[in-house]
Amino acid sequence: MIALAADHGGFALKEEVKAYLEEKKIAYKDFGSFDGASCDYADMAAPACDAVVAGECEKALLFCGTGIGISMAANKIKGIRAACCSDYFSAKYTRLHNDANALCMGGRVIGPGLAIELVDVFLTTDFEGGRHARRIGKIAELENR
Ligand SMILES: O=C(CO)[C@H](O)[C@H](O)[C@H](O)COP(=O)(O)O
Repeated sequence: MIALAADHGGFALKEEVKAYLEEKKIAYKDFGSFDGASCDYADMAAPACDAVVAGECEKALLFCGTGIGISMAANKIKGIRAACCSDYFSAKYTRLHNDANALCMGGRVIGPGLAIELVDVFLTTDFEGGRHARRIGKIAELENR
């Protein structure tokens, strides 16, 4: 199950990605926004990320205007490693090296074609582990300071 969330700036891109997930028969849970009206990205990021931390959802796909605000909000949630990406290499390597569990994208930055490429590689790339496990362990330690 993939968690989806967006504010008004990311709403249209979320809908495009949702249609792609449906086409690919990938299960998702949409935490809003549901109408694209002006709202605050932290309100949508929190329940979507909570679902990931709780194990209800495997990963989250998060959207705002730039992808930045919602990534900042997501990274405040213990257990979330959110990456704001607008290129294929970063979306791939944030899975390989950072074991990112949330991909954030900007609806005012990238189009649906690129977003779907990023989603595809993000959802299908496994964490490499090894030295990277030690490093993300140190990120987790920072959460308890
Ligand atoms: O990009 C964002 C946060 O990083 C938001 O989605 C908003 O688009 C941005 O903050 C602009 O907000 P506005 O109310 O649409 O002017």
